[in-house]
Amino acid sequence: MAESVLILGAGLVGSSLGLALTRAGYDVVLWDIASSHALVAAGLGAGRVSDESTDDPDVVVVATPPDVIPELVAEVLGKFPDAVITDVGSVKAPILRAIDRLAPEHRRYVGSHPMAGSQFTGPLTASGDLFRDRTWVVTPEPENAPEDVAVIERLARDVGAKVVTMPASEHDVAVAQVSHVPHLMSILTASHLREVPTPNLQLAGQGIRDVTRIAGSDPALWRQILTSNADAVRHELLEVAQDLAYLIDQLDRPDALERFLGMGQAGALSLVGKHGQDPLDMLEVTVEIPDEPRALARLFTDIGEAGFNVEDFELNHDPIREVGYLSISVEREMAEKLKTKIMEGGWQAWLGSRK
Ligand SMILES: NC(=O)c1ccc[n+]([C@@H]2O[C@H](COP(=O)([O-])OP(=O)(O)OC[C@H]3O[C@@H](n4cnc5c(N)ncnc54)[C@H](O)[C@@H]3O)[C@@H](O)[C@H]2O)c1
Ligand SMILES: O=C(O)C(=O)C[C@]1(C(=O)O)C=C[C@@H](O)C=C1
Repeated sequence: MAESVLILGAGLVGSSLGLALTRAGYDVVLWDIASSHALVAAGLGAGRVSDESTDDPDVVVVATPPDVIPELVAEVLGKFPDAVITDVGSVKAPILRAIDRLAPEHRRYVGSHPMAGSQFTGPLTASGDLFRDRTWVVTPEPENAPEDVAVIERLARDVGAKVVTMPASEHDVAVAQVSHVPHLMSILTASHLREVPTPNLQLAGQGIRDVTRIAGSDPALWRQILTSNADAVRHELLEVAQDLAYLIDQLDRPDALERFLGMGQAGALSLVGKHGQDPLDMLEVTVEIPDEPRALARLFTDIGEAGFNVEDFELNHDPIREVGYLSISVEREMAEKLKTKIMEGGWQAWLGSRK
């Protein structure tokens, strides 16, 4: 018999999980306070709609907005005495504290959080590939049985995610840094656009769209996320406020400004590598691309024929020298070999980003 999973909340994350688990061979049952969401998700292939009376899940995943997660976890702990319970909420310690109050015996609850989503909500925006190659954080407590933790870790791996285990409080600090404050930076940029006259908005290119994508997210959901992680978010925001004040002062000091911009570039490069992969495991090989017809296609053919898998790449252009630079991210131990192979093909290449 396939392992059966009950998903409470068939929105973006719940329906995506339903699609991915169904594909992985799980028997998925869906329930949502908005019955149309469960119906739509089921119609997309994310599982079947729960009729409540016959539910007997091995695992329950609570995928609702954070404010209602504790009460639902407490309810299913009582209702399904043999099931392992998890949730996908974007904060972990406040949820755990609330569950502690509502259901003091909660050994079968193992918190978790997939670091994958989008600015959209609801089942129609779900994707069965949402969790592929993304990090899924599991936040076990000492009282959890190791076999229950293993059930949730396996579920995350079965949908293609890479599991990272850490205590709930450390998780909340980390997501303030890599998710919650970046979200607010996007909101700041986007809300500032209200001051921009409409004719000027017509000049908007890709840059502003890249920076503001996540500002389109549901304000009610993010209000819940941010208020429950307010201390950690405030701490990071105060540091950003100091940086902003410093930046304003440096605008007439070109050298200091360039150093500051370099710090931003270094920060962005610290994220290289696939989602969930340690950036230290990746290295860039940069290749100069002459301004010749089909040069780039020829380079990719050479790389492919040499048997290398390109994990990620970035193309930059030097308008003065009229050459391009292709920076290829590969696993650290492959980098030297790739560089040698590329150079054997007559290309100029070096380790690291652009000269
Ligand atoms: N959106 C993201 O990028 C993202 C990523 C990772 C984790 N999360 C977390 O996942 C959870 C769900 O977020 P989402 O983006 O899928 O939101 P969503 O709005 O798309 O889905 C939430 C679903 O929960 C349902 N719901 C609300 N109250 C309910 C209740 N009491 N009982 C049953 N169903 C109820 C809603 O009807 C909706 O279908 C949140 O806790 C969020 O913090 C979100
Ligand atoms: O990619 C996005 O749209 C997201 O914002 C997803 C994102 C993130 O910050 O990475 C947002 C909140 C979740 O808790 C987890 C993932």
